[in-house]
Amino acid sequence: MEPDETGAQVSAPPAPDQAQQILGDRLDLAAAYVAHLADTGVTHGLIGPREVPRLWQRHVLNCAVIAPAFEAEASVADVGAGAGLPGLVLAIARPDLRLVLVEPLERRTRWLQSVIDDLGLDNVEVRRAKAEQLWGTLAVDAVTSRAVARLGELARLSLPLLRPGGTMIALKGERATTELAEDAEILGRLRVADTAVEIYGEGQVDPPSTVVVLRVDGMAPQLRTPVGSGPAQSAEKKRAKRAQRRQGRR
Ligand SMILES: C[S@@+](CC[C@H](N)C(=O)[O-])C[C@H]1O[C@@H](n2cnc3c(N)ncnc32)[C@H](O)[C@@H]1O
Repeated sequence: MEPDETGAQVSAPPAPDQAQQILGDRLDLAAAYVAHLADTGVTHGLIGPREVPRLWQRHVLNCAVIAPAFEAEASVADVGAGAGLPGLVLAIARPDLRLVLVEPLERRTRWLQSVIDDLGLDNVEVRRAKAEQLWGTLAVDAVTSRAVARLGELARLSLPLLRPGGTMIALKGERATTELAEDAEILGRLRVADTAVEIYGEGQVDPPSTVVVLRVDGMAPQLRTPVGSGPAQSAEKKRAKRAQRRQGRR
C-alpha cells in the first residue's frame, strides 16, 4: 500500500511504459477514472478499500488488454458493469466502440454516470436494468462481463442481447476451461455454436487476462429460469460471496 502525504491510501501507479503501451493516448483518461475509483468508488461502496493499491494492475489494465478483441466501431453491452469493469475501461481504451453499461443497482448507475460526465466520454451510456429486462430491446455486436455469474448463467443472461452472429466475451480467469466443460449442457440449449478460450495481455499484465468467447447460431433463446441451483452453482455462489467479503463490497 502506498500512503500519500496525508496518510490516505492511493493507487500504486503502473510502470509508465506498461500503461502507455496498453492505453496509449488514453492514459490520462484512465488515470482520471482510477482517481474516481480510489475516491468516491470506495466511499460509495463500489470497490473495496483493499483494492485501491491494485486498481491499475488487477482491474484497469487487466480489462484494457482485451480491447483488441472487438471489431472497429462495434456496439458492446457490459452486463453487470458495477464500477465500470470492463465496460468503462473499454470505452476509454477504444473511443470507436459504443458501450452500454447494464447495471441494476441505482447507487452504481448514478456513480457510473457521474464519472462518465466528468471524463467527458460520449461513446458510453448507462442503462439501469437487469440484463434479462433488456432482452428484445438491445441487439449488440458483443456482450462483455466480469465477475457476474458462472458461465452458464452468464450465457443465459447475455446471449439474448446479441445480434445474430454477435459474440459474448466473458473475463473468466483460470476457471474458463472448467466452466466451459461443466456448463456444456446449458450452452447447447442456448444454441452456442462456437466456444473458445483466448488469452490477452501476455507480456503486458501478470497474470494475462483469460476470456471465454461464445458465438450463437442465429438468435439465442430467452430462457426465463435461472440456470442451476445444483452443487456447482452453490459452490460458485460461495466463491462469489467470499470474493465480495475479501473486497469489502456492500
Ligand atoms: C461482483 S459485481 C462485478 C462488477 C464488475 N463487473 C467488476 O468486475 O467489478 C456483479 C455486478 O453484477 C450486477 N448484476 C447482478 N445480476 C445482474 C443481472 N441479472 N443483470 C445485470 N447485472 C447484474 C450486480 O448489481 C453487480 O454490480
